[in-house]
Amino acid sequence: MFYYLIALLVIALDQLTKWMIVKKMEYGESIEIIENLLYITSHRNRGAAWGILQGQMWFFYIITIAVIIGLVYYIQKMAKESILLGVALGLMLGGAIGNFIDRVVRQEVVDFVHTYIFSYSFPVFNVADAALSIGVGLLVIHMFLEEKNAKEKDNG
Ligand SMILES: CCC[C@@H]1OC(=O)[C@@H](C)C[C@H](C)CCCCC(=O)CCC[C@@H](CC)/C=C\C=C(/COC)CC[C@@H](O)[C@@H](O)C[C@H](O)CNC1=O
Repeated sequence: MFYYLIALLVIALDQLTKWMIVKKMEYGESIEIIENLLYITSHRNRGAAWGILQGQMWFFYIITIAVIIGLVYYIQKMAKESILLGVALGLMLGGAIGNFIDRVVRQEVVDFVHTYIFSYSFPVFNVADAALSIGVGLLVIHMFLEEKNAKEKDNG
């Protein structure tokens, strides 16, 4: 299905970028892209977002496998209904698998996108995180739209 193609593209882009960072950059090295805004910094994370639960790999395997099973189930079941939902699920599936590969192969996740938002150094992330976050965002938008349509139907 088309939505698995989105997941595959995310995984390919995620693994390609991570491979380049590992091959081309020293750990901790940083390249300025846009001063005080965007840097490429070679970073590793043994935890989840914001480095929580460092090293709890089995917990991450279990959670990620549950997330992947849930996403595949919903893609099979719901995605015919809505393209937005299918794209959101596909992005999240690709992101989850991308980080899962890192956790299994490297026991840590490679991160490199380093942004300063209002001079706050946002946690360094990667393509998989971006796909997951965008997917979560699209899912929320889809739910709001569903809610709105349902209300309009009720009002007749
Ligand atoms: C994005 C989910 C994190 C990703 O979850 C995954 O893999 C999933 C599939 C498996 C996890 C074990 C379970 C999810 C925990 C949920 C969570 O954590 C709350 C997330 C909130 C999120 C909104 C959705 C905000 C934003 C985060 C960040 C910025 O993202 C653009 C910071 C990323 C940096 O801390 C970076 O070092 C993280 C590192 O790459 C490992 N990544 C993960 O664990």
